[in-house]
Amino acid sequence: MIYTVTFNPSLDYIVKLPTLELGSVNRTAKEELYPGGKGINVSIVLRNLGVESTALGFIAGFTGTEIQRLLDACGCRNDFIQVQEGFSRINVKIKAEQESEINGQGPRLSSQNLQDLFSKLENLSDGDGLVLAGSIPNTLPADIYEKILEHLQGRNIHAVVDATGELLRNVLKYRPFLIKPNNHELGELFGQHLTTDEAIISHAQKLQQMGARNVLVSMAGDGAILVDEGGGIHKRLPPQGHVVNSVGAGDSMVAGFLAGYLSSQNYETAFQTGLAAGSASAFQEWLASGDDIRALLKTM
Ligand SMILES: Nc1ncnc2c1ncn2[C@@H]1O[C@H](COP(=O)(O)OP(=O)(O)O)[C@@H](O)[C@H]1O
Ligand SMILES: O=P(O)(O)OC[C@H]1O[C@](O)(COP(=O)(O)O)[C@@H](O)[C@@H]1O
Repeated sequence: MIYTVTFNPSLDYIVKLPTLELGSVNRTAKEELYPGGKGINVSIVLRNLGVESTALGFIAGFTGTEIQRLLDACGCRNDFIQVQEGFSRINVKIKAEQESEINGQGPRLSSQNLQDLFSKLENLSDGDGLVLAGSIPNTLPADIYEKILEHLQGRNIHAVVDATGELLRNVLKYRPFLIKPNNHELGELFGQHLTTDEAIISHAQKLQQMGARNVLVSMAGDGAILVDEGGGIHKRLPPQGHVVNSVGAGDSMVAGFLAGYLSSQNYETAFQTGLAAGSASAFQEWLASGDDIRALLKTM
């Protein structure tokens, strides 16, 4: 079984308008509401690709209830911890001349809430996958992902971490199966701006030396590079298409990679499925269906 953990789930409120005028009343041309948060997105795309997972994390208030209802409606198994105070955040994604995002803070988690999560993680056993994805509420310490992997050490859990900065750096010593920084996040880890494939590959290899097994570097419209644990280097441009909404493209890529690897145990297949899933979601209003992803994969 694959478990995803989203510390800070969201309702993603996507508003479209031709132009955004700061300081004025703006009216939308179209709006949509989706369940969001990186682990949740991974769970939804895994489900779309026929791979079962359980979405774990924390929800609160009326927005939390709606996140759970939307996940249930799309057949996505979940086992969230209910936080008693506050409400799950609403992340606003503005699609005007440019794409802008306002991501909320989310509810404050108590030490009891964290203990409840660790209790749920006791269910993980040999060979299970654990996806830790997204930011954590700013009231939590930056070593929380590290604490989780430390707790699970020795159980042969395949960990996937999609996070940035210290949150990511701190987990490398636990030998995560996969990490997926984008090219900017990879550069930020080293205080550099990486502009060539060679620089991206050599810095991805540095993360392997620090412990990561497979490093998948996404590069939005420029595709992705995978440095696999056998030393293989995979690089591809994305398939052709028209970008509609790139929110969730990175999460879709993680799900596609996992689904591709589970079905083939082959890193090139995993890489291609990840790339197709990322782009298929970027070419849709929301996250891609299994059919969208398979159709795009055939064009590659
Ligand atoms: N503009 C785009 N055109 C085609 N594919 C895209 C585009 N943006 C994202 N993707 C696909 O989604 C993947 C992840 O996107 P990226 O923006 O790098 O992730 P993140 O959201 O984590 O920063 C890319 O590697 C690519 O396959
Ligand atoms: O946890 P964070 O970093 O605030 O990000 C949350 C946001 O990221 C998303 O999961 C999308 O992530 P990606 O575009 O990186 O795939 C949204 O659904 C959500 O609003």
